[in-house]
Amino acid sequence: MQAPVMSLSPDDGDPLSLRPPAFETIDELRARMAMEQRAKEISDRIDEELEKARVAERKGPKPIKILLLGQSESGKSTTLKNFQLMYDPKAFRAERASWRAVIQLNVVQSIQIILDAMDRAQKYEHEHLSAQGAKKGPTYLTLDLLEIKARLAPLLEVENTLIRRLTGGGSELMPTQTDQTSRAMYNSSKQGLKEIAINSTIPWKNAFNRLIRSEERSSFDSADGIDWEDPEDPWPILNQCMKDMQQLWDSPGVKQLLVKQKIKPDDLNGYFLDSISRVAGARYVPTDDDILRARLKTLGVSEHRFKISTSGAVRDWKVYDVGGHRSQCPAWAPFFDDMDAIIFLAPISGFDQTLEEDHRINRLEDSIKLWTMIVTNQLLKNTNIILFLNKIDIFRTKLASGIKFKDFVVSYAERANDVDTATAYLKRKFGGIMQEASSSPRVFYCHFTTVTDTASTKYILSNLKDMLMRQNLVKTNLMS
Ligand SMILES: Nc1nc2c(ncn2[C@@H]2O[C@H](COP(=O)(O)OP(=O)(O)OP(=O)(O)O)[C@@H](O)[C@H]2O)c(=O)[nH]1
Ligand SMILES: [Mg+2]
Repeated sequence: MQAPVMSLSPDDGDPLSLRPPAFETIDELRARMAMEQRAKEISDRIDEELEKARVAERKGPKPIKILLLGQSESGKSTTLKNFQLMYDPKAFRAERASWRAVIQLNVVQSIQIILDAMDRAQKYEHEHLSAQGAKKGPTYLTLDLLEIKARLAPLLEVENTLIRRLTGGGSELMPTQTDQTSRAMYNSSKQGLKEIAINSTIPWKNAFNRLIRSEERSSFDSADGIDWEDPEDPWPILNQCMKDMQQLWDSPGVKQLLVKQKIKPDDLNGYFLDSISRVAGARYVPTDDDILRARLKTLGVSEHRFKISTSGAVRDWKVYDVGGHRSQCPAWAPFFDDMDAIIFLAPISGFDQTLEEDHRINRLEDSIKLWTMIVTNQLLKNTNIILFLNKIDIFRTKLASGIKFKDFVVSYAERANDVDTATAYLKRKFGGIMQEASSSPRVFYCHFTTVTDTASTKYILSNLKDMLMRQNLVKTNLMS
């Protein structure tokens, strides 16, 4: 006679400690004991392998470690993506499906910023005009634009769906702004935008693996990891809204409105808005460049491992990416110890912007403060510090458009408002702070970078790799 089957419900306490069934035949007892024996053997084998790996790690040369530092949006994660593209392209490309969702969200949120600006203008004009009793229609907002705005209403739902999927699911995971320990957070300060951040201590794919369903599905494109028949993919709605989004972005009225409301091009992801027909087109697969442009705020610190070879020697590398939001800075210090190099990113294009987390603080001034903090830190006095004066492309465009550097940097005085003079000034400023902070001469490594440009960044990172490998070799030889 078969014994009654016991089923474990989730409420039965620890589901991992399987209690023997209350009624068990001899055969069942033998089968269970054999199964337990097999499970123990597997577990022992795993322990052995782990121990072997630990011993091998202790015996082998120490990995080369790099820490990426800088304020939020300085380009740390983008620099990390360059590392991944250079030294682990397979893994980088396997994440395309996840980045595709981030890009869709970047597009929808940029459009949402425009729609919110239109809302504000509508309200203002309504109140203003009705106060005067005027019957005139809105000035910036033509009837055409208002119709487009109404047709784009479904994007709000797309935004919510994408946020829910990217942050891992149900509403119980919907984080609060202040909950730094949660896996994600929203920042509602950026023009009302619910910017999401994924906690880097959660392996990156875990946040997105719901997007990758089953490799057996016929619709699954294994090269890109995109499930083309995923019913939750917002692609059909984006495609349906494509022309309206394009018209909105191209409209001179909207451009004037953005200027009037002081919404800067940096607040919108113009790169994707300029490519809307591609991004919202059929079977859109992000290019490497698209992935580098995708914006996802980092929370916490994440470690990324690479195997990198130079002249036949293969070494383990660890690159650490941190969140640059002010609330995240206390998490940096424990990583200062034992780093071979720090890449410090200062986004110089931020000279006319303020911090998202505190609108009283100028972004460039904040970068200079952080830089001072890093170069004066005693734990880092022997660490290579490499400065990336980043976003030089945006810096160039801003100066060319007539924005005056001296209006934001008083000490720049009457120097010429051109890129060469301004960048030379910045290099001297940052270099001077480092020399002043050092009791003995210290090499000042400084590059003007656009880390979204893979070709120039590859060149810089590969020189950095050679330098660190050489230094490491000398150190190892001296010690042996
Ligand atoms: N145009 C331009 N955009 C850049 C450059 N570097 C980074 N970006 C963009 O700036 C945005 C922010 O870059 P991230 O690398 O996410 O910044 P981060 O320092 O990791 O920011 P946190 O995670 O918030 O600390 C992304 O959309 C990037 O594509 C650059 O040199 N030029
Ligand atoms: Mg980041």
